[in-house]
Amino acid sequence: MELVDHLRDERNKAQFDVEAMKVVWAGSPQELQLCDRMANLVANHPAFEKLKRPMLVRKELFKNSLRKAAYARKLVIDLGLSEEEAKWLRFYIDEPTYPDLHWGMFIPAIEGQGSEEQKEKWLPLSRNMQIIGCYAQTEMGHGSNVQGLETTATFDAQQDHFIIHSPTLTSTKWWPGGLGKVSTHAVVYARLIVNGEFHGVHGWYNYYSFSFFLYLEDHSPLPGITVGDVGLKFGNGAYNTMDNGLLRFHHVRIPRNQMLMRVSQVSREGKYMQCDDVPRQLIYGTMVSVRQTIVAMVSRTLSRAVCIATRYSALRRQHSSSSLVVPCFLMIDYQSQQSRLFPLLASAYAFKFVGEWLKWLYTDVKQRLEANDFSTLPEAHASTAGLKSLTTSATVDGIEECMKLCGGDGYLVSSGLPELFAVSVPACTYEGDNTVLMLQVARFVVKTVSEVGYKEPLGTSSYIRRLNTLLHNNCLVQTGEDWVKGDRIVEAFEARAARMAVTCTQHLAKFQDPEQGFSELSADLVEVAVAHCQLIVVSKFVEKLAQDIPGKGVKEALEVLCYVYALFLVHKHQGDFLVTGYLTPKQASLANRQLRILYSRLRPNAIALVDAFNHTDHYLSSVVGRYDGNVYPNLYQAAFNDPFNDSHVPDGYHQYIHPILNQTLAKL
Ligand SMILES: CCCCCCCCCC/C=C\CCCCCC(=O)SCCNC(=O)CCNC(=O)[C@H](O)C(C)(C)COP(=O)(O)OP(=O)(O)OC[C@H]1O[C@@H](n2cnc3c(N)ncnc32)[C@H](O)[C@@H]1OP(=O)(O)O
Ligand SMILES: Cc1cc2nc3c(=O)[nH]c(=O)nc-3n(C[C@H](O)[C@H](O)[C@H](O)COP(=O)(O)OP(=O)(O)OC[C@H]3O[C@@H](n4cnc5c(N)ncnc54)[C@H](O)[C@@H]3O)c2cc1C
Repeated sequence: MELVDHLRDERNKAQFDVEAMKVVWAGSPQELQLCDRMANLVANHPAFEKLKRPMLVRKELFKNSLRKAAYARKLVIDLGLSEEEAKWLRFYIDEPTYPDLHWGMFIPAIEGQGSEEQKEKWLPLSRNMQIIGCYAQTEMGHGSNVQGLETTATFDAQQDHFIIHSPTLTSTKWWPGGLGKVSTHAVVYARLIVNGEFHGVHGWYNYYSFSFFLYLEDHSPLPGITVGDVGLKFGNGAYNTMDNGLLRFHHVRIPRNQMLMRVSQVSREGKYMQCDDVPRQLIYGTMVSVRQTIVAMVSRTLSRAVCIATRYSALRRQHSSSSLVVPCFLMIDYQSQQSRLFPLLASAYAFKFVGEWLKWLYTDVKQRLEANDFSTLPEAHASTAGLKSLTTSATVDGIEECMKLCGGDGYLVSSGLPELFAVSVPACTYEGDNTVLMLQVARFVVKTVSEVGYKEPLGTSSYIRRLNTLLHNNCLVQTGEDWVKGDRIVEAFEARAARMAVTCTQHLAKFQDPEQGFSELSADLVEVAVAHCQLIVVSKFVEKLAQDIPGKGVKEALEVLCYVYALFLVHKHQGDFLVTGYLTPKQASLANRQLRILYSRLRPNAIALVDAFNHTDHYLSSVVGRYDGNVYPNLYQAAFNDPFNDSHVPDGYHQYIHPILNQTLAKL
């Protein structure tokens, strides 16, 4: 049967080379080839079917996810896949499961915080999955406030042991992924007590389950340990494939050498030693690593939602305002639809490029940390925390908007969007609540501003070096066209960020107690941090455009996306730009007018730009976002694929509907 491409006319409108754009999106020809291979491996393997997922009850759902993870592991071994290939394989399976935490947090925690000897011992076991680990930091009473963790690790010098204990209900470890049912091991964060003295929070390598001995059939916890799942989470399917767990210790003994000893150590004699030159913040290093990974991945999540909404918008017709009878307008041709959709399309590209840059920054920091150079850690912390916060919040809001952009059909599970939303929304909370993370960025920015004159701002804050110019020179834009110049746009974002930071720093200086000031001004400080992070994203997009980008029309299409992203933010936050005095109302309205012109330039490329994400139909799992655009027959069929339509007479019909129809309610 001949396949009909319902989006062919749209594809023919493209003004750039889609294959070349696919390479830009993937990062390199090699990355494109790798992702394509892994995506198709998953798409063509029946083990990874996922359409029935939302219909399964938790126990079936969980068993199903264990089966998929086991198949994935088998494929990795049978095909001899590299760690990078295995990572993409897991990504395209598209189901949160214990390996995410094992590979994403447990192993990095040992790598970053273990001594050489500890790494030699535990890493081979972990990488071969002879043990499965998780990252147990959060407690029932303490998530953001890591210093408040209550679990204790008391050194017993006589026996050369640590005693791990949960002294209160609120000290129960609460939320760690993979902890509830699967893991055999955990990196546990607890307060160190040596000779009755507290030494703050540290990490311990700990086993809490008999299943460490793989031959045991019984997966019961070790004596003194209570473990379980925290319970059903938001959205059927979605994150319920993960066993987020709870864990309590009752005076559990572990050998002294299971304390992760890179940052500090306790000797056989019970002497506590902070390792020379290694900052205490390194125990937070795993969070920096995962926040970077989240930013590297988030653009794919947003691109998926945008791809679905763009394809459906380019197919579905609505009535024009002049004729209520003849459906003529494609949804995508409504200005109002464009003004909601195109900034999200531009954001997906913007987040991709900033993610690439952050990966580079993190790789550099990691190498430095290995060589005991900790100078760039504060910058890495602020950038990973801020960008994780900015991009996940925008992505989750974006998915919700895409759902609405598809009208009623977006709300159907078969659109793929509700599940995508449910699985993504905890990203605003896990790995650091987004507001709490923005406050960390604000601390960094305010500190940088306060130190001007005696400490040179570096990296992402180097614009603060030009504080005088940024505070006093106002915007030079006179025409709409003036707004589509990279350096002008970056300068506008620099001026807004610098002015907001200086104002807040001055307000803070009026408080005698800086912490009280920080608390009272926290809402303003979050806005300062947002302005700083948006500047990073915009400037990295502009820097990307300065590179050599091959392919017919590719650079031009990216330029339009870059300006859409930036001018959309200028419009959305015009209050900031106006209040700081950098823009006049006239310049702000020129930005908005230019934005509309950019939407019309983006319009013919819209479908090609989402095709360049190279998503398979399996990954999208969306009837309305199908590549061939053959939506309506499939939407109709999907309704009948729902087991609810197996029978015309649902359970309960005879019992509860017949009495109403027959007026025999009294018998109920
Ligand atoms: C939208 C879809 C997305 C899809 C993405 C796909 C993703 C794929 C990968 C997914 C993988 C896994 C799934 C997710 C798993 C989630 C796991 C978790 O959630 S683990 C738990 C995470 N918990 C947190 O993040 C807690 C948040 N809280 C904190 O980080 C800190 O406590 C704090 C930053 C709030 C600091 O608290 P505070 O008490 O004020 O400060 P401290 O005294 O502790 O420290 C001050 C000092 O340290 C510096 N600092 C803080 N954090 C760090 C850090 N991480 N690295 C380096 N430095 C740090 C801080 O700047 C201060 O420095 P000064 O110089 O003194 O100013
Ligand atoms: C799906 C999921 C997976 C997770 N996986 C893991 C895991 O593998 N391992 C692990 O250890 N943890 C994990 N967590 C826990 C996660 O890291 C915490 O939920 C997160 O750090 C936030 O902490 P909290 O839940 O205690 O929120 P809270 O800190 O109680 O925050 C609640 C509210 O208070 C506000 N708030 C808190 N502190 C401040 C402040 N100082 N200033 C201003 N506002 C503030 C926040 O903005 C938020 O609005 C996971 C959580 C989820 C949802």
